[in-house]
Amino acid sequence: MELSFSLFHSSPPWLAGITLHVAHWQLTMTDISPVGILHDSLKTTLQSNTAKSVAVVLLLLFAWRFWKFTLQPLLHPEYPKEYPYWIPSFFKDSNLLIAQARQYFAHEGNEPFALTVLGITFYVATQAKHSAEVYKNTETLSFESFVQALMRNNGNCPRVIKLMYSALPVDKRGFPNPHGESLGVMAQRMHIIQLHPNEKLVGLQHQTMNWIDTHLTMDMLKAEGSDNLPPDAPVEFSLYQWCSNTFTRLGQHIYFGETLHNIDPGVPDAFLVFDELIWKMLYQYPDFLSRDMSAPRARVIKALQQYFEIPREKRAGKAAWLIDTFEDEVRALGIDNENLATMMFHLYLAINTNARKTVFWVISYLLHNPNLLEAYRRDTEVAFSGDRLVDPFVLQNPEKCPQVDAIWNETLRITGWSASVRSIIEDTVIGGKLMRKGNRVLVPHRLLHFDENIFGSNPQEFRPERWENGLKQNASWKPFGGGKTTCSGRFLARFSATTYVATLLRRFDIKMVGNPPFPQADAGRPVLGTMSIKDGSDFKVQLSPRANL
Ligand code: HEM
Repeated sequence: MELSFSLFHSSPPWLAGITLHVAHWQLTMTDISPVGILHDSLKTTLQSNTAKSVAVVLLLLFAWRFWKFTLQPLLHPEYPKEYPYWIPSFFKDSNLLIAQARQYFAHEGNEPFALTVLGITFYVATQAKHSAEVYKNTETLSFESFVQALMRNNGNCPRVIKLMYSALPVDKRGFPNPHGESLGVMAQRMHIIQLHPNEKLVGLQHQTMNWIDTHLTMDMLKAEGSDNLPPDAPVEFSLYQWCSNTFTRLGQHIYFGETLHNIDPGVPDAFLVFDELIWKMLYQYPDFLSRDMSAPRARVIKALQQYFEIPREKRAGKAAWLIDTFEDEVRALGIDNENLATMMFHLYLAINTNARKTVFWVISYLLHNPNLLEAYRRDTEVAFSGDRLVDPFVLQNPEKCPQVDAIWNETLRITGWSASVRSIIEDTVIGGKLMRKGNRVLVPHRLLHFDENIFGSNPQEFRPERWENGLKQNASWKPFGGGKTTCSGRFLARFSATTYVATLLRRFDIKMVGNPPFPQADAGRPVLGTMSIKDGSDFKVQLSPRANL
């Protein structure tokens, strides 16, 4: 028993499942033996031996469980209590598991607790004040090691990962490094320079606005959608697919210009196939079980590699400042194009994975609440002259456009899945509990966002009215994570989404085809931000131009 559990501890998650299947197969093998061949007494002996083995296994299991979940917590109250389990199983629905564990420990006053999932121990911080302790601690809790694991998983070689996280001289050339940080850490500062409100962000916002202006026209939509339509016929799209495709192309355009599209026009589609299977990457599935995820990922990385093989002056369109600056720094370290492309893949992922899904959810909520849709339209009128968006920045102002603000927040609250993860590099006390080095600590934002004491009654209901009372200042509101890894793209994400939805509603009448139910979110599948939809939940919408603008 001990042996098999310590095996799980050092194995990747998928192995635990396979080991269990093998164990199950061994236990049931006698059932499928050709009965006629066995002599009766031999059969009886085998059956009695099997019964004894099962009894011993059960006894050991009971003893182990009693020791681990009853005796050990009594002997060591300084550690977070662990949510009991019989057999480690696949993380079928991680949100549900965390919510069940929290319920189980409710009488303990919401102290941090521990969960062992597929051999990895996570400590879960469920109170806002404990999550603040996690975010503040940059000494013994590390985000970098989580990123390094992702880099390894996606194909960066160990030498390059080490190089990326080795301190660089303060007087090096290129991007300033006054604190002697590594390039991996400096990259966070680069994101902030590119994406926090300043002139570099305004540059991206203008590009975003122009792209939306030219792409959200009837002619362009007809070219993308169904062929051979008469000029005044409405166009139809599957909404999830359409938002995903549009936003990935937009993200690619503003960060990489047109070069990636020229290299391989199928990159956005390949990315989307990967992104819907990203849970296989997060669970570290081996290649033979995850080719459907790794093959499209390889296609995107290959196109990125070809991008970096082209001399900069020959690339079509303008890349974002961040792309060129990061490329220069990586080259200065002597890192090759293949490793550079793999690192850029993480950036491609960060730009595209959440914005596309959040826009889909905003539009879905509006379509299913026609009064809200009209309120959104009225709120955003102020930004338009005819069908032209003349002041996109007014849409970002909660005082001028309170409905836009409330609907954005409520959508993020309900459809956000993500959790902040930190690796524990030294034993650490959080919420008065000792967390052991080598494990991970998790802040599940979704749990915080469903706290009735903060967000009001029926937190599972979509009610933008709940945002009337200054909720945004609350420490439990973490749609973009927290601490030094807080999402730097949050301003651009909101800008792109509101510009897009406002322009769409201004220029088109949009309605659902038929009477589809509200799409189901796939809360069980882990993602890095906003939830995907369950298979078969996408629905069609019809667009026709609005008259009298
Ligand atoms: C609605 C859309 C988005 C949501 C919900 C979202 C959410 C998140 C979350 C939860 C994190 C992790 C924070 C943590 O671990 O504490 C994150 C990180 C990040 N996001 Fe976003 N994001 C969105 C859009 C974007 C966009 C459009 C970009 C880029 C243009 C972006 C760039 C990043 C980057 C670079 C990081 C890593 C931060 C760092 O380590 O420096 N995100 N995002």
